[in-house]
Amino acid sequence: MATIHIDNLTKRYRGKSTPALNHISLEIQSGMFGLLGKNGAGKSTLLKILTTLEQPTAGSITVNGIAIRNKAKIRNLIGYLPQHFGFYPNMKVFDALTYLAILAKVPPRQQKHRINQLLDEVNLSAQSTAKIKSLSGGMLQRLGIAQALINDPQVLIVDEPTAGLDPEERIRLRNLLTSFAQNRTVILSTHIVSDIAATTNKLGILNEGNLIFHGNSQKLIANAKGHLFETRLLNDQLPHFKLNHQLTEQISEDSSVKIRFLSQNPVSDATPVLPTLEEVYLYLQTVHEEVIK
Ligand SMILES: Nc1ncnc2c1ncn2[C@@H]1O[C@H](COP(=O)(O)OP(=O)(O)OP(=O)(O)O)[C@@H](O)[C@H]1O
Repeated sequence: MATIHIDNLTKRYRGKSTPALNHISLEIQSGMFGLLGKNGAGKSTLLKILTTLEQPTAGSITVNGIAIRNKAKIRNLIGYLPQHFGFYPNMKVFDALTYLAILAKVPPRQQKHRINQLLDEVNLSAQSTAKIKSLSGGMLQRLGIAQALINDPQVLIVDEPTAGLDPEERIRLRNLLTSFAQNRTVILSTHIVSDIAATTNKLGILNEGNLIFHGNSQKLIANAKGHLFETRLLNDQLPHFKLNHQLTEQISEDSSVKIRFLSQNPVSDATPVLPTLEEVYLYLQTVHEEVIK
């Protein structure tokens, strides 16, 4: 089981005035860890540094005590499915994995067994001789996970794996990741809150390069308790209300509308309600963006 220590990590890209990562400190234990943040939050940058594809500007990361500057050792410990991953479209599934197994230095005598085992695990055995260009989006992502696991790494890192998938494939992929997290450390990076809610209780939230939350979902929900309200307005009251409040839900019912909204202070004629994970996520981002304005 792998433990990842991230200590005071900063990344500045050349020509950018704000850092992509700003003094991030985090410990990730075995099991599934969700890394949540909107586009541009710094998720991919953190994952690229972890997988040794980018260099940090300052700070350090260790995986099981090994510093990430030891690239070869770290790459043996980590399997990675990047956000944009391409296979040769005319290659067959089994042949593509064989090619990657050779690159990953899987011993020749173990390659066939390893690939068949992985295809079985990601439910692609029936596609073994299919050409990659014939696979669906969900199948391609499962193949991406198989390639990331080719040398049986202790850590699996997946960057936005459910983007563009239909609900059935999204759920299938999430369940697959959960099963791989039983005996590994899995980092799932996403901007989709339900991906995290359905797979793990341990998460970190990045916003504009800052880690604005780290802990479990109970602690996260406690953060926004007392800041989420529900009420009903007449349709013509809504535009004015929207000028001063951030709505998280809006359901039209004839001449009125039922709304849920965020507020720092209690609001008369509105009932406090328990926030969902998605609403807390919005709340934390709003608070953080107010602070740095
Ligand atoms: N190679 C690069 N050169 C310059 N700036 C970069 C580079 N890669 C990322 N950035 C910038 O760093 C910030 C963080 O980007 P990053 O891709 O890590 O975010 P993200 O949370 O993964 O978002 P997305 O899901 O959109 O990729 C953004 O402002 C982005 O424009």
